[in-house]
Amino acid sequence: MDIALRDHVFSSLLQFIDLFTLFLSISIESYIFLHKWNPTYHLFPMSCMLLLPALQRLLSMHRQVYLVDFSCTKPPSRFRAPIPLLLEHLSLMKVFDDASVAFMTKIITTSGMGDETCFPPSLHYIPPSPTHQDCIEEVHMDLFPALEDLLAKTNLSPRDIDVLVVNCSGFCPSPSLSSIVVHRFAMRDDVKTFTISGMGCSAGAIGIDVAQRLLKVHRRSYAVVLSTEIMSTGWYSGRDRRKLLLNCYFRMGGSAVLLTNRREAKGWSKYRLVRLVRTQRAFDDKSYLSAIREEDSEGITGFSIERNLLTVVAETLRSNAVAVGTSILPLREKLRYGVMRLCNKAAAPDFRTAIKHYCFPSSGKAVMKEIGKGLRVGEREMEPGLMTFHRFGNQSSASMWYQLAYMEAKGRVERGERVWQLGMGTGPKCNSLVWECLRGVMAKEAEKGPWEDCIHRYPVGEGQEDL
Ligand SMILES: CC(C)(COP(=O)(O)OP(=O)(O)OC[C@H]1O[C@@H](n2cnc3c(N)ncnc32)[C@H](O)[C@@H]1OP(=O)(O)O)[C@@H](O)C(=O)NCCC(=O)NCCSC(=O)CC(=O)O
Repeated sequence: MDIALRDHVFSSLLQFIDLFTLFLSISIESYIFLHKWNPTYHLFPMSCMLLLPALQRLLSMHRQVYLVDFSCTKPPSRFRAPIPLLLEHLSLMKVFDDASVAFMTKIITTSGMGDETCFPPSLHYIPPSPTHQDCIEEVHMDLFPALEDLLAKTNLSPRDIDVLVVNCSGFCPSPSLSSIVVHRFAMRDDVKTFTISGMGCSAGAIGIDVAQRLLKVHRRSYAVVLSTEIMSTGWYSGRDRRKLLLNCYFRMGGSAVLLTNRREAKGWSKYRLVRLVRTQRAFDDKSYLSAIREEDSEGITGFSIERNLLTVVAETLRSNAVAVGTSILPLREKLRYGVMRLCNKAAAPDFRTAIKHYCFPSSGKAVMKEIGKGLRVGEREMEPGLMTFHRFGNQSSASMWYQLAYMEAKGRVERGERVWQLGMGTGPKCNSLVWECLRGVMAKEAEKGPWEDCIHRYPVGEGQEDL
């Protein structure tokens, strides 16, 4: 049976057992009460109710996937691209006409990006002429520091890793990105490796899906998921405005996440995977063509973002949010939303009744605010996404981990609280991860990471002076 179907059947069964036990207990209680039986008989339904959660926990224990820890690369500050310098750089590059520079200037200055985002070395040259070797070096700079930090934090050796998944949408070298990592870290000869390419900014969640499926069939294993985007290969030097947008948003970054299915890891892991929902609309022509890599009229390759992207985002997000809401929201909120829908009053349920923290796609202020509005969340829920974009730009599939690191650095994520990481990207796809925090992050841990030297300056934004 397909794993997703098996999971669905399993959770439906648990829900059915829940309802059945509740119904049985109420019936027995009523019967005992109406027939005035001995009060000790009340113990039976009561113990059923008490034993149920323990039974459920026992049934699902061997299926849990834990997120032990994660790390994000902090690009070296020598690669910074402060906005005034960047704008000058764009005109000095001599590859863009004045109209293209003016367009990128407008997009960058209104995007909500700050002065500390980083470009890879190849793009600091005038004119940029990224070679294959430049891209390989960028992979090293984005992924190696994150994985080194993760292994150091978790006291694991590279030889402890059983599964390795690497996400990078735009750069697909041979030997593969996962081979590059195995080579650098001298991993075992039986490590199961996967490289995900062409799957866009939502591939961070796809990588987690691949890893968690493998963890369902390989007992007592450790899986590492690495995510990055290589800018050297994605840079566009033409005049097509639809392709210039990515030059404006994408910046250096990379993340490493350690997952395991070892039961004992529950004691020291940070999160437990509660739900993973993937949806896509590649079946629909309009959606499929809304974000696509292609050549322009002059034969220069770039990634086009069409004007209908926001509509497509809304449609893709809707199907994904419905699936997440169905499985996560409390019955009370589902009922309230159902009634509001009947009265044509609410566009979305209140996800805050089930999920406290949110990581949104780092697509610039305009798109992030639309997504926040669509999900009916407030400024505080959008803050990690907006601030990550301000400090680091769009790092594609890695962005969601910088956002989680932001919340941890702020000391916001407490034990028992849930985090929703939402990835959206080409395909088009919308993928959601819902995590439950197993332990609050210690102050010492929170001080480290990509935000260590700047968290005190955030949030910044409208009404406040930018950095
Ligand atoms: C382009 C936007 C800033 C437009 O925002 P707004 O609608 O608020 O602003 P606006 O309408 O005033 O538009 C500002 C200027 O941009 C122009 N404009 C808007 N959309 C455009 C498009 N798709 N192509 C070319 N130009 C465009 C407008 O005509 C206007 O120019 P003028 O002022 O001259 O009239 C926004 O939609 C945006 O940020 N989109 C990109 C989102 C993104 O990066 N997603 C990441 C996907 S990455 C991805 O998908 C990759 C992957 O997964 O692999």
